[in-house]
Amino acid sequence: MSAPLFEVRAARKTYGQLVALDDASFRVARGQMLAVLGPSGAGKSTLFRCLAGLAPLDGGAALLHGGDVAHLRGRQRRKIAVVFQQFNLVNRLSALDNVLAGRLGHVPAWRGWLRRFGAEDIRLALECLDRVGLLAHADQRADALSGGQQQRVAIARALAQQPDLIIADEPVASLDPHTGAGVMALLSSICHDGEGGIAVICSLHQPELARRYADRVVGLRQGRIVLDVAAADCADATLEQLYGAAPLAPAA
Ligand SMILES: Nc1ncnc2c1ncn2[C@@H]1O[C@H](COP(=O)(O)OP(=O)(O)OP(=O)(O)O)[C@@H](O)[C@H]1O
Repeated sequence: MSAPLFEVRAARKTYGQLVALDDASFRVARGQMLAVLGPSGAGKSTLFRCLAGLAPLDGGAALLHGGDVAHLRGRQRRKIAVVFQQFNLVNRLSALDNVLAGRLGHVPAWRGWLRRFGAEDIRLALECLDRVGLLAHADQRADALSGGQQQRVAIARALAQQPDLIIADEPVASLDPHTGAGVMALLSSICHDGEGGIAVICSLHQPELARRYADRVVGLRQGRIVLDVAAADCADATLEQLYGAAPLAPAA
């Protein structure tokens, strides 16, 4: 059997005595959107920081195409793109320049430092802006865009990396419900519209968005995966258990 696009295998992360991630395992297939749900303190951000390479796991591994992401360097590392809750754009730069930042690592370092991107990189960045519906705003400063537009620029920057996997940590937490649903629809279409089989892993505090846009739902509670189901099978009662006091058996 071929390796899944992405796999988290027995991931463990501790902060002193606190076990924030405990034997967490799940898989994500090409073209699949996986939502990670769980109450505050369940370990979602910890998981995403580790998957994004911002913190090391203390045990287990995250594997991209079967290779440990902890060992990825350069271009291979850029096969995982990250979208943050707070967008993380450079305010004084234009939307286009922010998207071009996704090409850093694809061009020689000196070109990146001087912000001298080639015509091909600029064409790709414009295509990515077009993909998120913001081509007309290419020259606009990031801080002159609305929150929803800024998150779309951040997604365009992620696409400019030409990733296999996009990790989005609470990408709609700073947006109003309507704008947030638009961003989720965009992430879902990137996953599902046959654009080279990108997978998306996205943490959310809104189960209804997970059920509407994701293919699978993984539930974390106290650092353990207690739910791993098709989004269509994620019943209200199951979600109540995930967020409530009743115990859930660890997912098989
Ligand atoms: N840097 C840290 N040092 C010590 N403990 C931490 C650190 N970061 C997180 N924790 C603890 O790890 C546990 C998991 O936190 P985490 O932020 O991953 O949860 P979360 O599911 O993302 O919560 P939220 O939904 O509120 O953002 C919590 O008990 C938290 O207090």
